[in-house]
Amino acid sequence: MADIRVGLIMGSQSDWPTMKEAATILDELGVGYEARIVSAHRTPDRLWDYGRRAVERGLQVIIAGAGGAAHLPGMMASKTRVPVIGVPIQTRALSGVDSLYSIVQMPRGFPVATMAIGAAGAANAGLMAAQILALQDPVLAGRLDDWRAALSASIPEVPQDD
Ligand SMILES: Nc1c(C(=O)O)ncn1[C@@H]1O[C@H](COP(=O)(O)O)[C@@H](O)[C@H]1O
Repeated sequence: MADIRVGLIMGSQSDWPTMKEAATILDELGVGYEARIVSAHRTPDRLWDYGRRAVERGLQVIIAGAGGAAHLPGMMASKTRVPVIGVPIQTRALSGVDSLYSIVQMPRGFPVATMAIGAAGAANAGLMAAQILALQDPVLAGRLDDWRAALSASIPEVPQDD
């Protein structure tokens, strides 16, 4: 099994259907990850411990998904210098704009690389994590080049009727 290089964390079990999109991309590209539920609000000690140990455990990127008052990505970024990619989960009350605004407006000094709301954002988070790791990993870089070429090739030049 591949070494765990990516921490895929989320505020709740209810975020998993969205965050699975990131997991699927990492699986496709052969990037080792662990998926964990960590909440700044509900499990603050777990968050603190995860952030404190992220570097020594060899994590190179953390993908953090949360919805609503989405403080998890920013709090994780405050606790570790491992780059944090934030995924705003789509919410029913405010369509995920609440999540986006909670994640994206970090104060100077503690950035979170914020993706789009929802499933596409989660998939892009997986790709972004892989692209960061590929800077130091030629095998992964080759897989990413192939993945991108296959996606481009699948886009028709002319619109199709159903
Ligand atoms: N935003 C956060 C945090 C956090 O930021 O620490 N912890 C849980 N949550 C979010 O609460 C939403 C509802 O959670 P439940 O479905 O468990 O009630 C989820 O989208 C989760 O990410």
